[in-house]
Amino acid sequence: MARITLRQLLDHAAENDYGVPAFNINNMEQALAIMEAASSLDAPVIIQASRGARAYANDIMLTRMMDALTEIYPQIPICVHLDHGNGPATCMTAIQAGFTSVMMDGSLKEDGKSPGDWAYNVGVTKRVVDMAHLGGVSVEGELGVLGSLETGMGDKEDGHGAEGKLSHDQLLTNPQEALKFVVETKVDALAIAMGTSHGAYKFTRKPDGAILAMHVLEEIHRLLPNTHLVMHGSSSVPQDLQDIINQYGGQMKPTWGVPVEEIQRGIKNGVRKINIDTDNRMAMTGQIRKVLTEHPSEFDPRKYLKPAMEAMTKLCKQRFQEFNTAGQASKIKKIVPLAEMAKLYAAGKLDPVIGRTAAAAE
Ligand SMILES: O=C(CO)COP(=O)(O)O
Ligand SMILES: O=C[C@H](O)COP(=O)(O)O
Ligand SMILES: [Zn+2]
Ligand SMILES: [Zn+2]
Repeated sequence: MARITLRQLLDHAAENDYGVPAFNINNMEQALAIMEAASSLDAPVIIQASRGARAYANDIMLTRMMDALTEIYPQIPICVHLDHGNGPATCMTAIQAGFTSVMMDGSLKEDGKSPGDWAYNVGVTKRVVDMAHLGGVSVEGELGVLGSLETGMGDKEDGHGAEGKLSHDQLLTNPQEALKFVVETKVDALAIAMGTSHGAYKFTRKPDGAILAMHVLEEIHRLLPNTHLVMHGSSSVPQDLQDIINQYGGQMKPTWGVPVEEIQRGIKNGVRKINIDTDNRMAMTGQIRKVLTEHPSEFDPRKYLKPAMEAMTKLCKQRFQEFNTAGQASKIKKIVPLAEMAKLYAAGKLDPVIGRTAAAAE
């Protein structure tokens, strides 16, 4: 099976009421761990690489790895997605490298720190959509700035994200603006801000509606029932993974992530792509710490990377099951090639459908 576009995959997910986790990779171990989980559960998958991942691993390494994965796991549709592209150039080089989908994150300016205003975000996103769709490639946009509703601080934990204090207006996507944004840009998927942030330190307590604004998501879905929504910062930061890390010499402070049941509620409300990186980082790190603590004389990387991969596979399998992605891969009978997707876009057949369809109104 070839690489699938985000658009085709999320259309299938919407038709069949499931969500697709988008797992980040930086290396072979993470890629293989994800695919082991996907193939054992017959789940299609989104594998995404950030700008940081591209700098770390090199585009050639990443794309050859993706080729290898489609060859090793021919039965699994794999969407290769750019996470948080910061400008048209970053998106275009990803497309050249073979990504079937890009995120143009115009919620922040090119520096990845300053919030972008409406005109900037719409302008830059539309520009990327116009170019990407000519080649049949999908585009995810973002409206609203990721950050904490508890502190008002932007999302800087992993080195990118807004700097300084943000207002509630910036931290919560405005539903009416979301509708306008989708109409004007024609994005295939929309990431929204609702109180999640990247990294392990999202919430200081189990989140309720005051700090994880699911009602905003539900309102956006009501206005845009046919738009695929994306939840960023959706690691659950499981307590058992925090415990393993701390038991073996780590120093993670107490914290809360996004509860899986809230993501499941999101999936019932149009969320089709769920971004997860931190949980997998924690799963791997816990095992690496454990092996090196229990066997301090060990220095063969395979001795700690293998259990690290197994822990990551276990986490990915859980999410495929929880999001109902399991069992869906074999239901996708034909991958639509990029050239055909390009024709569909050109004919206006994939334009946003606004308003309630008969099916959605039921
Ligand atoms: O949103 C993400 C990648 O874009 C990852 O979120 P987490 O840090 O919660 O895993
Ligand atoms: O923010 C998104 C992902 O967690 C990727 O993080 P990164 O930019 O450190 O690679
Ligand atoms: Zn991030
Ligand atoms: Zn993100």
